[in-house]
Amino acid sequence: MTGEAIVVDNVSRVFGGLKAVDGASLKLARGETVAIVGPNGAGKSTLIQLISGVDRADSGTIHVDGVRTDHLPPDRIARLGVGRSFQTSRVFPALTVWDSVLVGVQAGLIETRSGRLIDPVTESAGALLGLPFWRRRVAAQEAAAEAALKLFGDRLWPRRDQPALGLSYANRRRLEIARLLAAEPRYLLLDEPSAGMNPTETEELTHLILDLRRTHPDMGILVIEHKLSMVRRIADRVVVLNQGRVLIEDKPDHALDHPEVVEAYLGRARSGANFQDAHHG
Ligand SMILES: Nc1ncnc2c1ncn2[C@@H]1O[C@H](COP(=O)(O)OP(=O)(O)OP(=O)(O)O)[C@@H](O)[C@H]1O
Repeated sequence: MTGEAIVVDNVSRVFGGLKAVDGASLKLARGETVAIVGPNGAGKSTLIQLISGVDRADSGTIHVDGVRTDHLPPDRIARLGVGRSFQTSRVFPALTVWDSVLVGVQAGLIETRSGRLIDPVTESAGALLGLPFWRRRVAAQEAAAEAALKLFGDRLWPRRDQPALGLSYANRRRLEIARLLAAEPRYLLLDEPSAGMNPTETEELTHLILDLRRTHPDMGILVIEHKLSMVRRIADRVVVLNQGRVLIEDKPDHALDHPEVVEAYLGRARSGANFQDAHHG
């Protein structure tokens, strides 16, 4: 289980009698974009909860860059370079757009590359006395925050002094991604980033992810997405989950056009379950 990747091996999570994730395995290497698709209730979000440490697997193992993480708390996994967004956008409403992203940058700097925590005494002294190392760090943090906000064109940067609470829904979702990117994650886990976005906003998000693939070639992106037309454009590989199991894992067109996958979605449609706009993809 070594190498630069997130490796999920034979992981299960049971809620009561329900196997939400049932022996699922997948790999996300740095530099690749993998989409997880599947009907509602397939276990997609649970899988991201397990990878990010918000929830614990009942069995199986998860490694991040060779470090076993399935027993680690979420903050420790975040410090290994795993940034994740939630299905419903989570921004700090009392902070401005700018401060929200600075928080993200600082989250990324809590642990040094060597894995050592920054000494709080040295840190406080640097801040109080305005020491050069501290001023250099602040300048670097501000540059990272500016770069993250400017990834979204004129959507966030001109609004940097506004409270995050006042942003439109789509902008709040963008801000959440900007905050994650500001921490310079090695892996970005996005849980339905286009949920609630209209077609124009979804198109912008698609371009953003395609841009990220160019600007962050070493970052691995794992995205849960119901909009299959977007999945076809952004993903190198697609993992189809159904009832907690990996039904198929393949290149987007092969995976999404596979008869069993079409059936998994259409079966839900016939039974009247809401599978959002996956069938429009
Ligand atoms: N904390 C929990 N307690 C009990 N059951 C849960 C919990 N979290 C998820 N589940 C159940 O586990 C199953 C998988 O849920 P999950 O949210 O992972 O599916 P999903 O594929 O992300 O669905 P959606 O596309 O609707 O978001 C569902 O039946 C869900 O009701």
